[in-house]
Amino acid sequence: MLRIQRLLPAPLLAARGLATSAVVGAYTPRTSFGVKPGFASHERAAARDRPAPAGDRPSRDRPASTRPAGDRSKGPRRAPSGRPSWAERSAGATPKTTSQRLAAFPRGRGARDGRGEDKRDGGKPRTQAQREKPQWRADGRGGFMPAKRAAEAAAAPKVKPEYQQKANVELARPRKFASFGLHPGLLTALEERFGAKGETMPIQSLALSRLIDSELTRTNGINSHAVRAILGAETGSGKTLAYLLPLVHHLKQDDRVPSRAPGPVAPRAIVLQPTHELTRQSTAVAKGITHQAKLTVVGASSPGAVKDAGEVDVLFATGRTAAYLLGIPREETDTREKDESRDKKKEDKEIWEREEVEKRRRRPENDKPRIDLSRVEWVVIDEADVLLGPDFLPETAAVLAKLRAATVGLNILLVTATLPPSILRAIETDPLLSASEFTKLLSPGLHKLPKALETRFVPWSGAGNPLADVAHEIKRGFAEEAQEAKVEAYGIDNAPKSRTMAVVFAGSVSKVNSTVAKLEEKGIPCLAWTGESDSRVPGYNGAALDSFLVSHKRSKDPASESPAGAAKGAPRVLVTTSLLSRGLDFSPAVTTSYLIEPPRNVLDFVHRAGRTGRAGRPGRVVVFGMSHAGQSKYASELRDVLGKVESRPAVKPGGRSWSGAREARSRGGRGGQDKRKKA
Ligand SMILES: Nc1ncnc2c1ncn2[C@@H]1O[C@H](COP(=O)(O)OP(=O)(O)OP(=O)(O)O)[C@@H](O)[C@H]1O
Repeated sequence: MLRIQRLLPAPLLAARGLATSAVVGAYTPRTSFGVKPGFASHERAAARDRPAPAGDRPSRDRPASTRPAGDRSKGPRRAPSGRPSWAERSAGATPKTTSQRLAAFPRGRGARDGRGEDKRDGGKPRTQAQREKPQWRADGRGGFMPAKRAAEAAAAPKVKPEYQQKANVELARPRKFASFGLHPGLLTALEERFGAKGETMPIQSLALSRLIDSELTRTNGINSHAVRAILGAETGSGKTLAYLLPLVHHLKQDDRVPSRAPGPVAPRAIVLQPTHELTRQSTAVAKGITHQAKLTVVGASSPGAVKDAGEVDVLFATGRTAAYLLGIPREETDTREKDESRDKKKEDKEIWEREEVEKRRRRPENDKPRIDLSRVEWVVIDEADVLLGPDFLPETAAVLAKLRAATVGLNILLVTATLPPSILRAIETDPLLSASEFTKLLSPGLHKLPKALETRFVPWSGAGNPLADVAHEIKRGFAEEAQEAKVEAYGIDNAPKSRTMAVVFAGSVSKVNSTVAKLEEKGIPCLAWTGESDSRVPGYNGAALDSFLVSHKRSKDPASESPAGAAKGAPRVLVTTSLLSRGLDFSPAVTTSYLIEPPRNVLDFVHRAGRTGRAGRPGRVVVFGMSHAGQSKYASELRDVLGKVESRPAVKPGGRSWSGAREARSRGGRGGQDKRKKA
């Protein structure tokens, strides 16, 4: 074991959840010379009679000899001093009482079964001290839990960690919202939003059937042991309501009228998200469904919204904002600055936080907005693949540590479009997340692009500035869509002309700026949106960005969600970075995502591509300069997430249109790409 400990660096041991105590406890501890750290029998007898040195004298509730009189069973005795043994000390989680030590390191040959259980007498207390004190069992994670709770946990029906595909499909069947026993206020709001015929989307069926009134919520008990679940489904599949509906339903079950007294914002549920833009949009969705249920929802996308907000039901905040409100110094959470490019640094700067820092310099410390975690019952980590990924983990972990210190029995939901190893690692290693097992509620489409999304890989033409290719491609895309709209509206007088929109994703702020310059030079008005944009101000998006997003404002007619298209003269193209790729619900009028630089990894690819083709609507993603069959470092993962793929000929002004290429294929031709190869 010593050798294992030496070979594996401590962080790795921790990362693997390989708690040293659990491993050490499974073996009879030996010194490095292979000698058991016990006493020879004559030494034992002498040691029993000898008074322990003053510093080592056992305390009143820690008897010197833990073996009852007359017990002649074999096996190493404990040191009479009552001090923790070498194995206990090296285990980190040092048992404090004799009974804890006995539970972790039972005596006698055959006593250990690898989990610290004493098999000889079924783990029954054998001494008076043991009988009077709570019994402890190793919890398998390097710590201890009361034996009674361990027995209850063992007896409780086990929740299947992951559904079989077949069961999943059945549970994920779309159903009426009313069939899940949701709070009546929620049902009214859902009917207003989706109409009387509205039905759940698959991940919502899965979440509602498992999180409203089920084995999971009953046996684990909302208020006894926490509900822990991962909701995983592809982008645009309705995950926002999948977590919000169970959350609001449970908050209403135990309805508490919040005090109106001003004070630090004190939420019952916190939803952590990666960006302010997403926070604003999700706050609007939550307000839209809770106006009947009468819950207080606030979004911390501006300091004014949370200042002296007092008791609220749901708080939406970015991880960084939550860290700021909790008074965690920026330096503790910001590891990015060291590793990443200047552009990335700039992109990630949160404007209102900077302004806050400025303001704080000018006003007393206790005047800044603060957060009170004592009422928190639920935590949702939305976009968990991003927030628990390397870029955001420091601030997320810092917030989770504060939550762990301030609350007991938290219900935790992780919501994600992909399930990368970083999430599983965080679940194993984070002290709060690793405290109990997560039930995985995963849709079969997890880690795949939405089915309705068409993917096209377009090589550069190689002629001149590549951004000219992008401009050409965008114009051609718009022209084609206008043509299709015309055909659809054929015969209808004054049919509205479709003014579809597009979003272009670049890898850096400077690339965004150069792209906008080139597109505008080519006659395509654009909106640039990065962390550095002047238009990105605290508290609101502004009309220009809002025109690209689904509006969740309640006053709006649901019909307004139909793809109205861009207003005349308004920009039809949004050029941005990953900032707007995470979770934002883009308007159905945004039909195409252009990826003009290879995303850093497959996770970024999925998030950027997933801004179109949402909620089952058709959409397109056009990827420049890379191929699904290529040698990129994540090519094989990419092939996994892609559905149908169409390769395109190099972009040539005046070349054949996409539909032309499609027609050629349907006539039996093989498309421009292959013809090029033949040539
Ligand atoms: N039951 C439903 N019926 C019809 N539309 C729905 C339903 N539930 C959600 N939607 C719509 O689906 C769209 C996508 O939902 P949402 O933004 O929650 O997706 P998501 O899975 O969170 O996406 P992402 O992974 O990008 O964050 C929204 O416009 C939402 O209004």
